[in-house]
Amino acid sequence: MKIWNNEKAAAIEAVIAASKLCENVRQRLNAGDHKEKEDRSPVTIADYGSQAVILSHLAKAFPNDPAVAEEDAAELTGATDLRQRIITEVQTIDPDATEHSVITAIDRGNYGGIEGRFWTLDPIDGTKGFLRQDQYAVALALIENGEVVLSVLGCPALPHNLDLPHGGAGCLLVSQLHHGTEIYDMQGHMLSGAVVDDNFNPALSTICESVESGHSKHDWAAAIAEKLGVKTQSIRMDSQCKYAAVARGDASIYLRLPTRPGYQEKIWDHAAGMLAVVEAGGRVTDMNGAPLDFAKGQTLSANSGVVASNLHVHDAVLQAIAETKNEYLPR
Ligand SMILES: Nc1ncnc2c1ncn2[C@@H]1O[C@H](COP(=O)(O)O)[C@@H](OP(=O)(O)O)[C@H]1O
Ligand SMILES: [Mg+2]
Ligand SMILES: [Mg+2]
Ligand SMILES: [Mg+2]
Repeated sequence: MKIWNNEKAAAIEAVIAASKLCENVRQRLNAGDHKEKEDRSPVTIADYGSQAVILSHLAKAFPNDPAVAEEDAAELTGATDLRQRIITEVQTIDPDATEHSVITAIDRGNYGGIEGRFWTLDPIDGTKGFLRQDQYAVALALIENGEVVLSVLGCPALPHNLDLPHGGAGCLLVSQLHHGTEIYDMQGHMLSGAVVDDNFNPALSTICESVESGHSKHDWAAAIAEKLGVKTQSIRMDSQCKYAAVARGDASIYLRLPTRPGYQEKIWDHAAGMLAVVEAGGRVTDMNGAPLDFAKGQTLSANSGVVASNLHVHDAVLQAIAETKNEYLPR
């Protein structure tokens, strides 16, 4: 069976370095550290800084590998102050960084992403959560011929135990296709394997969903919970940390239900999280039960919505979705 140990080592190092930058920025976040992109979504100096750190790291280790990453340096045209702050943050991680090296690294992320082997990166997933001082993730994955084969999902602010929100914080979920998911601390030491929970009773499931009602339909999730007989409140959490919660056995189900017709999920919002859950023994499909298709380019254009679970309760969730679809599917 193929292994990607060189890629794994480089990806872990890169995500740890970028997570440091993100935490540095988060701990003294101020108003000038973010702006609105053309699509009106927020982006911060840490999103750009994280992308620069990771893509320059990968460029050194694997110069021929293209990358599909969320951020685009073109959005920084004219934003002189923001650019300078990004460079300053990257220099705290890599003192040799220059304006040219930072912009070049960010722009390495603009591959269209269909053929062969490429990386996909969300330098900060859950930017809205990051700005609220809630959860966020640094999500990096390697795709070969449409298949996610390796991933490092950095969750720098995720408590080790969700019941103790102020306990030790930060972990990485590291996965390789057919080789499982491992949990590392933010210093790069392996802590344990990750396994989904062993709950077979849909009614006893903990469900997690997005904080943002514009990203996942909350009233539909509530209707599904009721069908399943779930009595407890769902956990609302930003970013791919929801996949981490399922992979670690903190939750049995992650629901992401479309809020508007035609929205196509981005590959960088799901590649790392999906592999983390599948390699921890879980299952990930779209809301109709189809596997997520990473061979379509930058978006999951063949899919709609996402369901991740511990495997055992998956079919019950798909059935509850099918039974509530007529009432809740946006059209
Ligand atoms: N209408 C929509 N439906 C689903 N996801 C959306 C969306 N608009 C934006 N998103 C994505 O939702 C991600 C955050 O997920 P969550 O809500 O689970 O924290 C965003 O990632 P970024 O924060 O990286 O931009 C963004 O790509
Ligand atoms: Mg994202
Ligand atoms: Mg992002
Ligand atoms: Mg974004």
